[in-house]
Amino acid sequence: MEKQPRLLASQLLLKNSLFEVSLNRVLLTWKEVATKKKRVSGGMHHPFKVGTSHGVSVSEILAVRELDVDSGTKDDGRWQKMPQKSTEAYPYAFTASRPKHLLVYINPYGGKQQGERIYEQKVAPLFTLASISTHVIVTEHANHARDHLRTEAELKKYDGVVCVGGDGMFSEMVHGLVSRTQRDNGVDQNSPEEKLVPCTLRIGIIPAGSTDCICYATVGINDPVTSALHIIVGDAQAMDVCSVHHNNTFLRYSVSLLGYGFYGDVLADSERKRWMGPARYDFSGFKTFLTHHYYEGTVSFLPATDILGTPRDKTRCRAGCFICQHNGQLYSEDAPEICETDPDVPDSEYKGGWRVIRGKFLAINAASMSCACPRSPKGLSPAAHLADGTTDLILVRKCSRFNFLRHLLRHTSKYDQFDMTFVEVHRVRRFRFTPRYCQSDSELDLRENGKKLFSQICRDHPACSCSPAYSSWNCDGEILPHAAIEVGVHCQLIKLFARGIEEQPVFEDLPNPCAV
Ligand SMILES: Nc1ncnc2c1ncn2[C@@H]1O[C@H](COP(=O)(O)OP(=O)(O)OP(=O)(O)O)[C@@H](O)[C@H]1O
Ligand SMILES: CCCCCCCCCCCCC/C=C/[C@@H](O)[C@H](CO)NC(=O)CCCCC
Ligand SMILES: [Ca+2]
Repeated sequence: MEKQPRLLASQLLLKNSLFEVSLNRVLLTWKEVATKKKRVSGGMHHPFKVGTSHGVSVSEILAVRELDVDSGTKDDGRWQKMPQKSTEAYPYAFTASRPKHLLVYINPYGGKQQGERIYEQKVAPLFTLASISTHVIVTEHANHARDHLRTEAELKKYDGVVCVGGDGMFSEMVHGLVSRTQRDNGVDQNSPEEKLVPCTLRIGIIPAGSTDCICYATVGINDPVTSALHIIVGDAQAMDVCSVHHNNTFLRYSVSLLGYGFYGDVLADSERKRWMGPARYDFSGFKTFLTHHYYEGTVSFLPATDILGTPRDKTRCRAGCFICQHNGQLYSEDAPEICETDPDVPDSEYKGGWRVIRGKFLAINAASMSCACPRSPKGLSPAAHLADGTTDLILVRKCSRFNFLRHLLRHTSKYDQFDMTFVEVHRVRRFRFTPRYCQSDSELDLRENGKKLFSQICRDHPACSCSPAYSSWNCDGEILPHAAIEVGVHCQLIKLFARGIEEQPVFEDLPNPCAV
């Protein structure tokens, strides 16, 4: 027999209204039972109707304050300050998963350069209210947070790390924590086949960047207060991480977008226009769209065949996602990664479970999550999952400007961006890209010096308006130095203080239990 939850019940007088209050391990509920003097005029409604029950889940209560009934303070209906000694005892008595000590990194230059203000005004007061102690570091240069996490930070002292900034700052957290965890466990990051050790500390994101795609796709909104609340109540959302290698050398990790062609070119151009703030992406996006460059190369990938879900599903990855739970389970049981071979596609072939596609591409995008962001609320791959151990590989072949515009615009509407003849999408566990023309070291040096390289195609056809031989990879907003890369997905390698996107249930067709 299941035990009944124990119940505490009492009556509370607040602002001349009497409430019956009850508390069990799961729920705090209150119901107004009598009103001495009911307000009727004055525009504002009384918040509670007599007889209506209200409730809040215990796991979502931020803090509890005890009023000193004997101190003689007049109860004017407002919350009152509680003696210091008691605040230390209560707030995290609710659940064990709440953080008590956090290490916070603020990028003062991310997005609209509001990171410090957002933290001080909106987040720090909530952390104080919840009795969370913080050690705050305002970064002084790029990679400051990454290097501090990787080498110096006394991680044992903390229950989580928090970044105030955009996707770039989040990426610093991931690199710092993942590298530190591998080093501590003797894992060699340079080996593409190596199974990486998951990080134990959770990462919180207070959005203050330009795209904030990680925050948007894990919480559903880029709002600092909402994110702070997810941190305080100790939510946990697992997330996949892709490792990117070149010739058995580790380059970077990616959690959102790995994009070659269009998104690589947008990023390369926009980096030179950081002074424009978030608008740089619109400017560079438009410019890159007009240049309409395509790139030749070979994409090989290992399709994820042993999983639930496809990139064309209508269902979405939401809080408590069944597919992430199912596929995460499969992954931990080391399911075989052999694909069925039934290719009937021109210029493609199968080799040992790998599929190989050669072509001219306007864009090659790998989305490990939806990449939903304010620019595209459904994202680059709307049905991608946060923690299923796969990435959605989207190949956009050479097509007319008009068709490419149609494809791009569909990211902002209800129409399916994959339902176009020149677009294909595959859910994969690993992939490789090799540009058609090999990159020499001198070409790599030139690229790093920011010079535009045009390929043999141009040398062969001097009169045409040819595409350069190489684009750059946009790796979560950072440019990679190599065009030839190998990518593997590491299922649920990190955890965030988030719970996935919560969707409001739609009650349209159901009788409303509150309606009289
Ligand atoms: N103190 C600093 N000075 C200069 N650069 C910094 C500093 N701290 C962090 N950075 C770097 O700034 C870059 C951008 O930061 P961030 O991600 O916060 O904002 P963003 O680029 O505007 O937003 P998004 O990544 O969402 O587009 C990151 O790559 C980060 O490494
Ligand atoms: C002409 C109409 C065009 C409409 C196109 C809308 C399509 C928008 C899709 C947006 C996908 C963003 C993916 C996120 C990538 C982040 O890891 C990265 C770092 O913050 N941001 C960018 O690279 C910034 C990328 C900005 C791209 C515009
Ligand atoms: Ca995924």
